[in-house]
Formats: sequence, structure tokens, C-alpha cells
Amino acid sequence: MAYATTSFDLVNFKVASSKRIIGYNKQIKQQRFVTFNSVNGVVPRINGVKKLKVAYQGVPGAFSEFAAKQAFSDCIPLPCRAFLDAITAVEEGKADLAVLPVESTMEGTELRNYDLLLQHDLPIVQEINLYVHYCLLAMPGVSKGELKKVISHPLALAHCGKTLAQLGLDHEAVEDTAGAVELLLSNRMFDTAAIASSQAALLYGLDVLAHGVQDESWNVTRFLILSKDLRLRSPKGRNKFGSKTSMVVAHHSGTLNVLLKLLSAFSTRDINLTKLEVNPSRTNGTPVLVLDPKEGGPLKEFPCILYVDFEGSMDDQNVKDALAEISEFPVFIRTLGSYSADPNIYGLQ
Ligand SMILES: O=C(O)C(=O)Cc1ccccc1
Repeated sequence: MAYATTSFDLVNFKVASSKRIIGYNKQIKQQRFVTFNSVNGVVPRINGVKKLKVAYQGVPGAFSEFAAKQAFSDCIPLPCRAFLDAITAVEEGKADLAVLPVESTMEGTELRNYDLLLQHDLPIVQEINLYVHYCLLAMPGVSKGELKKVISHPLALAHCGKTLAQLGLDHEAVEDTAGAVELLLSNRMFDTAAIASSQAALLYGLDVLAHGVQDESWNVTRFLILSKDLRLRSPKGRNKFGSKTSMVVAHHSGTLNVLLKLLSAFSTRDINLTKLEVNPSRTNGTPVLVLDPKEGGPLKEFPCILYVDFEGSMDDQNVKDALAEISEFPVFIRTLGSYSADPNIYGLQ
């Protein structure tokens, strides 16, 4: 797929000539451009020949496909109907990796995808932060005034809620952003627009009626890349930001005590937290289902859960000590993976 350069004028971003390079390192508070291939340096290959297959939800042009190519520039992206199918593809050996959007600056944690992480045993091997810039796309020649409805992925519709209200258009959720574009085209829908990337517009030949239609200009989505094959972890010490670990601490009661224990265990060892979410809300207080990889199934049910990401690896002694200290409490700890921290934010122009 060709990534053409279009105009791009947001604060903190600059178009870097016609190359596919833009990025903003928020964490270190300075502007930094990164190349699309710099994430891993060398693209890993199993047995030195096979190209990696990365399963994602959606069709070509979806943001998840872009995240997959960002992580492994030489990969073969494998389109899947749903995120669960992408995970199943890896479990069944049809793909090497799966890519999953798990949180966004505008909507917070994407609980449905986090649940998938918790209910399957696929370690996180990488993280990718993607700046998501939405466009309003329509069939060639269609004007805004002719539109009655907008279709897109639920996350994209949520990110653009105010804009949609201002336009006074109905909306309908479909599987993915690029899938919405494909649907417009295949059904020749002249009264419907899609919210998707400008790349999807180029790929499918649709018109861009408006750029940057998200409610907040700063809109970053974090994707996690999962694999059974830990060799696909980005090389340790690839950058000066070191490792990061994601885990959940699940328990049956006493959130406050568990939380205090966790904060104390981490702070005495100077381990920085990069995410801490306490009992993310779920409909009707339904328990969280977590797989215990040591036991296989059935899934364990917990009313209380902490989502924790921290700087450091499960190989670090101070991390092992901190987890041992937390385990003095009757909690269930499941580590979801240690991987290279990637504070860069990659973007589509
Ligand atoms: O629908 C897509 O293009 C996806 O990849 C899912 C998604 C939607 C919105 C933001 C990030 C990922």
C-alpha cells in the first residue's frame, strides 16, 4: 500500500518531507521524528525465511493494520473479522502475532479488548502508540449536504461524537474503519459517509470531505502486539526507555488494602507505574473473567481487579521482590508480558 503525503497541520506535528516519518515523543517532552522502520531495526524472521503474519481486526486500510506494519514493516497483515478471530488465528498457528487496540487518550481503556487479553494466554511482545487522525469520507462527488448517515468502528464513532452531533447525522457501528469505506463502495451508498484514515480514502478511491474530525486533536491509541513466540519481543535495551510490564492483580475484596500494598511494594523499590486502573467499570457489576495460564481453564471470576503497567521487566529482581510482597495478600497476579517500552507516537500523514 502506498502512503502518500497529504497536508498535516496539527500542533506538535510536522510533515517530514514526503517520507513516511512523523512522530512526537510526548514522554520526553521534545519533538522527535522516527522512521517507520526504526521500531525494531531488523524485521524478525523465523528460520531466516518466513515473513511474519500479523492478524488484525478489519480490512486493509484499518488503523490496526497500520499498527501491524509499524511494528513489523515487512510483515504479511492478516485481515480478520473480529479481534477475537485475530487472537484465535495466533492460537491456531495461522498467524505469528495479533494486534489489539487497548486504550486511547480520548476513551481510556478499551475493556472488551482488555478482556480478550485476560481470557487468553498470549503474552504481549510489543506496544505501539498511534496518532489517530480521522477523515470523513464519501463516494466521489458526494457533498456533505447529501449525507444522512455516518458509519465506522465504534471507537471511531465515540472519538468523533461531537462532530457527528454538529453534522446532525445518524451513525451506525460497523466492524472497522476501512470496512466502513469498503461497504460504502460496494453498496454505492451516496447518502452515507465513513470515518476512516486518509490512507483508506486513497486505497479505496473515496473523497475526503473533512480532515481531523475527532473531537480532540490529540488522539492517540495504544496497541498491544501479542504472540506465543517470545523471540518476537522487540530486542531488550533497544532504546534507553528499557522494559515495561503489564499485569493484573485480581482479588475478591478489599481493593483499598491491595492498592496500598501494591503502591508500597513498588514505591519502596522505585518502580514507576505507567498505568493504574482500579476496578474499571463494567455493566451490572459483572465479574471479570481471567484465565490462569498455569491451570488452563475454567476462567476465574473476580469482582475486583487492578490493571497495572510499570517500568521494568519480570526478569528484574526488584520486580520479582515487589510481586512477592504483593502476593502476601490473597490476590491472583497475572503478568500479561514484559516488552520494550516504546514512548514514540507514530502517525499517519
Ligand atoms: O477500525 C479500525 O481501523 C481499527 O483498526 C480499530 C480502531 C478504530 C479506531 C481507533 C483505533 C483502532
